[in-house]
Amino acid sequence: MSDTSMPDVVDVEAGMVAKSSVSDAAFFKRRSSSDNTSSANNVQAGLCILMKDLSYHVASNSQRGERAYLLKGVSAYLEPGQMTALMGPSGSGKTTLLDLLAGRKTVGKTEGHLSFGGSQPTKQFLRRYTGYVEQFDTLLGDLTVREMLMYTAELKRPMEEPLADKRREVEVLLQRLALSNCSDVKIGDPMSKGISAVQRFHFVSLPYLLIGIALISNPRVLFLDEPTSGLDSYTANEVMKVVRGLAADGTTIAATIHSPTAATFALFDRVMLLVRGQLVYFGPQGLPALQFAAAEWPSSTAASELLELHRRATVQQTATGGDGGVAAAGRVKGREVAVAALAFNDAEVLVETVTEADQRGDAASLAAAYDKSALRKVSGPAPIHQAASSSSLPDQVAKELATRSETVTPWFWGLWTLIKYRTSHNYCNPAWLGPRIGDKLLISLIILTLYLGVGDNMAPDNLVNVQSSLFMWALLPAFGAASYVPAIVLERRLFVRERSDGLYRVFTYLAAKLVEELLLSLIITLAFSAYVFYGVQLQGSWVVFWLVYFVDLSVGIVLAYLVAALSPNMDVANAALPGFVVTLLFFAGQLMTVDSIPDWWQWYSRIDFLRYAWGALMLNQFEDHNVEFAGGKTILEYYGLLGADKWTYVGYLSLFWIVFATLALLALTFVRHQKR
Ligand SMILES: Nc1ncnc2c1ncn2[C@@H]1O[C@H](COP(=O)(O)OP(=O)(O)OP(=O)(O)O)[C@@H](O)[C@H]1O
Repeated sequence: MSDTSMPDVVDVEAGMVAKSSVSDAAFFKRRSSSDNTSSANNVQAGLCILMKDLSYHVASNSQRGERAYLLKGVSAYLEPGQMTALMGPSGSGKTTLLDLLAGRKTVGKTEGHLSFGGSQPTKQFLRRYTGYVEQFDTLLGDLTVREMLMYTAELKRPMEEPLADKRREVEVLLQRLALSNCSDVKIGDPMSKGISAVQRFHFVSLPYLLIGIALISNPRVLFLDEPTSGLDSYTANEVMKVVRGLAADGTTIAATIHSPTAATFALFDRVMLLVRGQLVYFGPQGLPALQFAAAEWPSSTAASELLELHRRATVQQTATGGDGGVAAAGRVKGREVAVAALAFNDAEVLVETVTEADQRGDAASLAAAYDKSALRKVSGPAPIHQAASSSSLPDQVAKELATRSETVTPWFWGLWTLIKYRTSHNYCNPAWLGPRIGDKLLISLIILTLYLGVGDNMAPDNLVNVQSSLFMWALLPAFGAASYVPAIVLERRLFVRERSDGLYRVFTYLAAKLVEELLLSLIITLAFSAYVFYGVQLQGSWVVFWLVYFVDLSVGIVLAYLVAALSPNMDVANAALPGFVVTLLFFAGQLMTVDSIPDWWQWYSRIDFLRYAWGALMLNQFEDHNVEFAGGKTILEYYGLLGADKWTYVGYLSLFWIVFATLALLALTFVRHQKR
């Protein structure tokens, strides 16, 4: 590596190294104040992004022990106010490069030099201050388009900014992105696309909303991964025109794009053409790209032919005073007319040419041709690097680049915002409430009607019934925990995207989920435990009966979160959770008394939270009615509970909550099921 001020290897896991590249000066462009397209948002000035010999490699999944280089020695730059297309055959490394630039890579090693505005950005900067539009629909289906933008604005814009200002920014974005007509349409999800407005939104306006979400914090840099994928050519062009407008405002923009129409391709300023992770062309789009292809790539007949058509069209245009290349091409005679119409898509010709070369195994020679070319000398990063060497960064930008804090807003604001937008909708959603209330309602009614009025009957033959009902009461929350698993597993993609965008910390997310669940659990456990306790005429204190139920349910919830965070998908979680709970049944002391459990299994009995939940309920019921049960032993003696204290058992139960919640937090933070 030429720049000795830079570390040779940047470990992506550890985040971008914050050490400033001393010799790299800032390159920073302010928008002109007279620019009348800038009235939309307070669009921030873009930053120049410089890549020098950038390589990225991961452990190969095809050859053990080998490293797979997904990017090799890429040198280029992205300028403020310009829109750069990342193109190349499928698998050429376009998304990898975009992910790398946006700090989204979670595995692998990066070598070489990458700077934003002349400084190495922290990973936190990339999350907080760059916008990233992914291909996937990672939205909250219960929110409307406007609410989704407000939700993101409240998490991504400074807490101190008045709500009215955030609202105004959202309204500006809605207008600018042509979302005003559907601003109150619920986003929905693939299952609810049947509703016509939602369906229309998904087909037409979804890409605009994804862009809007990335723009809500006025990022200096916008990355878009296949923003037009799945769109018809008209909509694709309209979307890219909006993006073009952002570039005109000074934002630095890079987008991966597969096969743009000629009109869409013409909106870009530059092209980075990748083949097998190597740069084979970096320069202006259009004629210069074709000229380069025709001159430097030996087998690029299509580029030569197209170039000839361009030449003839230009000649004819000049002769007839025509007003456009495409119109002129239409005037080319005979068979050439049809060829011209097809071939005038420069993007297609370029990508097809390199794809064919790649398939012939010529990728390396294309890269070598570019490396040796005159274009590489004038278009490579060196000139702009030098041009920028005397400027310095404004304080605000320097501060942003060096940021170490993961989020713009503090955790308590994140917690409040998640509750405000998500919990308020969930509490009104029968599909969300149903699985959380239904099973508990059903089982509590069964216990009530099955054991009605037998709780005060201390006859030996009734004691079995009563202790069994208490066992079922303790068991239900553990089995019912399955209904809390989807909240984590099905939301994983959204969680990963929002975390990558710097919306909140893992702790904030988990805390919001727990507040949401525990508040509802508090209400339903109070109601259900009251009619069961008094209906069955159980003994002891209702408060203890309720508290055990509530804490037991809370333990079930955090256990479900832990299992969900560890499981790669719903199938694994659905098998793992009930499987684990069944093992607990054997050691809770009811199916087999604790004294009878073999010594080598005693440890498992001690870490079985059901033992403490059921034990506390038994102590509450029988400590004042410790009657004879079997084999000359009292009921508490028989079940090994004599001398135990119900409050100590409730305390142990609470400890399980703390342990499972901590483990769930660690699993959500460190277990990555989506490697990038
Ligand atoms: N661990 C690995 N070992 C070997 N090859 C890998 C590994 N991980 C990813 N790859 C390959 O790296 C290439 C880069 O993928 P990337 O998604 O960046 O390409 P792309 O140009 O964006 O493709 P597309 O246009 O299909 O989205 C792919 O061919 C992928 O198969």
